Amino acid sequence: MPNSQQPAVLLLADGNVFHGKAFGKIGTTTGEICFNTGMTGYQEVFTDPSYSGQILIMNNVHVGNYGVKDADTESNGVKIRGLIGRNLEDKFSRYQATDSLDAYLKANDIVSIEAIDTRALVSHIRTKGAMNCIISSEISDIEQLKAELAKVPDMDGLELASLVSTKEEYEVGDTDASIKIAVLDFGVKRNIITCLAARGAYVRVHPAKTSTSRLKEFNPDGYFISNGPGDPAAMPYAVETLKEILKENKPLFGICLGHQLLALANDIPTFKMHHGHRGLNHPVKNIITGQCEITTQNHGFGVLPEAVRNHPNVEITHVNLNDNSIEGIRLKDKPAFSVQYHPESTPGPHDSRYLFDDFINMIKAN
Ligand SMILES: NC(=O)CC[C@H](N)C(=O)O
Repeated sequence: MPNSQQPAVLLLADGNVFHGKAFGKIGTTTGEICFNTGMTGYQEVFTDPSYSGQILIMNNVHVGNYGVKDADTESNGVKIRGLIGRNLEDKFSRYQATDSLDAYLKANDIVSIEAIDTRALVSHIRTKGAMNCIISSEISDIEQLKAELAKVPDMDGLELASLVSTKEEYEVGDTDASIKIAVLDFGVKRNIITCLAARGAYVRVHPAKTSTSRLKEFNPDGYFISNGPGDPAAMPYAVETLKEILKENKPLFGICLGHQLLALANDIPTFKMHHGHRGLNHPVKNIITGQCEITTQNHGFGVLPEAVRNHPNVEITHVNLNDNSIEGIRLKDKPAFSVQYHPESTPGPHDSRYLFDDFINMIKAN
């Protein structure tokens, strides 16, 4: 049963307080507040490692009504730090579902709050921007919550990728495959690996801080740079690795954090966005083909547009149709490209899956 009779409180860093009801684990949690505009796919979203350190508002008013099942995960557990909803449903209906959202959040130690006016809250975050917050179903004293919240570091400057990266190397796919791809794992979503292996690649996934020499030992035909949480500018170790492997002129593909790191490796700065893009309905224009894609997104940082536009060796391939932000780049002098959004799209539309084909074709052509 949910703890729905038990009160819970949400305090924002700007002092705003929202009262609701406890859901999931009873306790206290802190993180950066953000919102996702997707209407479905909540379990894939909650298990996406890129959300580490963040407390998520789901814009959809009903979350939990189709329960959870093991196969719908993007990693080994729930990665959001907390969940905020209007109606977080304990009762579920789906023949494949194995458990309720409440039981799942409890099993993953996720403190959550429901009965919140999420429309008012999201419109507040859209106006004021990203900020830290605290949810508690055990502390009701606002001054005490303020003191706890003051201890939470800003997402700006936070390195989180090495915390969610694999600790050990592992392989996926057919060992006899003609294509080998080395993945640098900064919190990779499971379906990205699946998309690569499904196209006939043998994939070795490496921990975030793997040395260039160890990566080269695998003798890959291409490199994949993964998504992941935290501030890309706080990852000089990864930027150095990228600069080194780019010298090999092998095909390289980056998604989200991987896109930001490819930009940084080419001296293009990243910046903290006002409130980021998260959802599965974000329109992006491929400016090479002129076509629009509806994309899955989850990012709070971006690459600096002026620096991309003024770069002699970097070309813009994709732009966001809502705010003109840079959604894709490619290098003019190397077979390397990246996108800010998530073409593996779990959850989301499959419009952008062609990028995995492009990567495999680039490897074959090389
Ligand atoms: N999905 C991702 O890889 C997120 C990248 C980065 N942590 C950001 O928030 O912008």
